[in-house]
Amino acid sequence: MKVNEIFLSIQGESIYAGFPTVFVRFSGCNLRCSYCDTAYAYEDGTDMEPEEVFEEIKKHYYKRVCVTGGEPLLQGDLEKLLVLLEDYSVTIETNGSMDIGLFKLDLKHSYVMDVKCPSSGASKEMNLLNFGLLSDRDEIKFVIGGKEDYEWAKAIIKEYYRKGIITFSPVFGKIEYCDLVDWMLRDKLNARFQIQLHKVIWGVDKRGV
Ligand SMILES: C[S@@+](CC[C@H](N)C(=O)[O-])C[C@H]1O[C@@H](n2cnc3c(N)ncnc32)[C@H](O)[C@@H]1O
Ligand SMILES: Nc1nc2[nH]cc(C(=O)O)c2c(=O)[nH]1
Ligand code: SF4
Ligand SMILES: [Mg+2]
Repeated sequence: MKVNEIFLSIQGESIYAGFPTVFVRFSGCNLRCSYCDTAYAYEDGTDMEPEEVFEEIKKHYYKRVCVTGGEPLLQGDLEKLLVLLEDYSVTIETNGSMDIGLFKLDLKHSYVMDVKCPSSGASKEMNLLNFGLLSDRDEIKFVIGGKEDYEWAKAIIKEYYRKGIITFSPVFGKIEYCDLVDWMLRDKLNARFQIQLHKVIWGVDKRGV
């Protein structure tokens, strides 16, 4: 597995925002989203065995893990790591272009699956069959850069949504948060609004948080 960084922080996204969490960030991504805040993980990383990653995770007290990247589903040995993490609550941040049906997740593990909107430049890469594979505990995230993205996301939900928690998150700093909230309430969406908590706490450029 190619690992970019492993660190302890608080979860800044998802329904677990605020909980202390160990992050495993893998290297390499098949997409190049216009707004990506993690371009430093496209190439740089260290080769590690799943057992070695597990040893690093165990150095931290907490039993919540967020597997991210880059794109974690590109890592061939991810399933081995998830088996080692059977006693942990694990969220897997994935970009929506991969087949999430490749392996069955333990009940304590869940996906946070992006559906990339037009302003990302990657919306045509989405594997929309994934909507049929998500469970109630998974999350579907639309990162919104403007009104066009928002309207596109609503249309996708109308056509493909079956299960899971829907979240709308602004591209950080790109749109007025109150505008997105207004649109969501006006349209009576049953969806969460979130901002990236770690950027509020530590700023946009700090790594390892
Ligand atoms: C860096 S990605 C890694 C996981 C996977 N590649 C993906 O895109 O879901 C983790 C999350 O950060 C989000 N993200 C990246 N850059 C962002 C930005 N500038 N503003 C808001 N969210 C951002 C992505 O949309 C994704 O939900
Ligand atoms: N604190 C913190 N929370 C996060 N949740 C998802 C992250 C990610 O980059 O996938 C992330 C991150 O980079 N930092
Ligand atoms: S899929 Fe995730 S890691 Fe890859 S470019 Fe997009 S936001 Fe960045
Ligand atoms: Mg991040």
